[in-house]
Amino acid sequence: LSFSSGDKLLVLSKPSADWWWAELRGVKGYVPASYLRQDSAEGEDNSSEDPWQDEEYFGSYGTLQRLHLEMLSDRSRTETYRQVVLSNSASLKNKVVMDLGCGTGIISLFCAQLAQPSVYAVEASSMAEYTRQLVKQNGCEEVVTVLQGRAEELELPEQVDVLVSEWMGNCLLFEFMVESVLVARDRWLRDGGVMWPSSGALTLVPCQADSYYTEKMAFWERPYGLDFTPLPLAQQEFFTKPKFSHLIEPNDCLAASCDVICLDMYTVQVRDLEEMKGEFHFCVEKSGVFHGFTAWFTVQFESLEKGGAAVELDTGPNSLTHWKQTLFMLDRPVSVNAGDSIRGSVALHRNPIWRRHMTVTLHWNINSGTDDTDSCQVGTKSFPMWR
Ligand SMILES: C[S@@+](CC[C@H](N)C(=O)[O-])C[C@H]1O[C@@H](n2cnc3c(N)ncnc32)[C@H](O)[C@@H]1O
Repeated sequence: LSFSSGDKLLVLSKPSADWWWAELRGVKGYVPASYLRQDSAEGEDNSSEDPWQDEEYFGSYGTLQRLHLEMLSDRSRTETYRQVVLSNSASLKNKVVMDLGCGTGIISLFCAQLAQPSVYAVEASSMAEYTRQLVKQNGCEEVVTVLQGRAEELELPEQVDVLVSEWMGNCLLFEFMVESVLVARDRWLRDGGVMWPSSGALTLVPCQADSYYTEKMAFWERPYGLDFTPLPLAQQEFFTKPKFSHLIEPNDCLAASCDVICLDMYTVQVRDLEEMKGEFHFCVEKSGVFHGFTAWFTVQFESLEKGGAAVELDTGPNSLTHWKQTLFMLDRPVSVNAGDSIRGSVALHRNPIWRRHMTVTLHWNINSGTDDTDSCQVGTKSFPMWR
């Protein structure tokens, strides 16, 4: 594994005293042990840290202040779930539903209000206490049973017909709540039961990000009449991690977007989440500056009725959800022309230690469609999200 002085490697195993197996930005390989020093900040103490960081994670969902307010204020997201319940209200009657990670209980309350199934609302954070009150306050306690605990560890008195959850994170998988959903599916969904969402896709597009690039880079060109252009350092600092909450303008897309990873919620297994790979081929539609790739996701909710229309939640450029989009900046912008092609691959490597984190690795080839020299530029970059 090649690495540079100052890199932080994750040592996965120590098969011999001299050579260790390690990972850097999603790439694994052997490293000479004598070249490494244990990071004191990440030292011994970390081995006792919870790889799921549940205290911090469920702590943040235990208050209304930020996350629940942000999620409930996201009307596109919340109305989509309402629409899923509403459009299936006739078939949902008398069904048994699990709302995994119910938070304030909003999806369970939609079920009670619109369809009257029997709902187990499962929530691991201390929000569950408040949710119980909300259920009571809305007169739904006959229909909704709130259970506090991690879904993986809870016992239910029966199998469920529908497993509904809002588990999606940035780039679909970040935070990996999906693992809890898959474990619950295998334990509690009856044969022939329905998953909501039923499928999902991660989508990519090559894009311009002029104002972000200028904001982070142009400043260094000539502040106070001095030359401050250590571009590699600036790029390293500003563009090593993806930018969350990016809002891409449809005009910044250089090509039609492409679904790179698809998830079937009935068949995907927890082990599949360790590494998910996809490929892309974009035909550049207009000349411009290729600054990076923007990613977002969509999920689909199939109908309970045969042949019924599915409902979709789209977090792409034409939507306005709290996820917005995620921007992956190249180290150096590349000029591209209409007719060029950008081919490549994307891989999502789940962090083997920190189970809610992953690294996104992009490889790309840019082939000029017009140039007689038939030039080809190749690039690769890995982005930790966040560890
Ligand atoms: C993205 S929020 C969605 C909350 C709510 N369903 C909504 O749509 O507003 C995810 C919720 O799932 C809970 N959660 C995550 N993993 C869980 C698990 N394994 N068991 C139970 N609850 C979980 C979190 O505490 C959080 O409240």
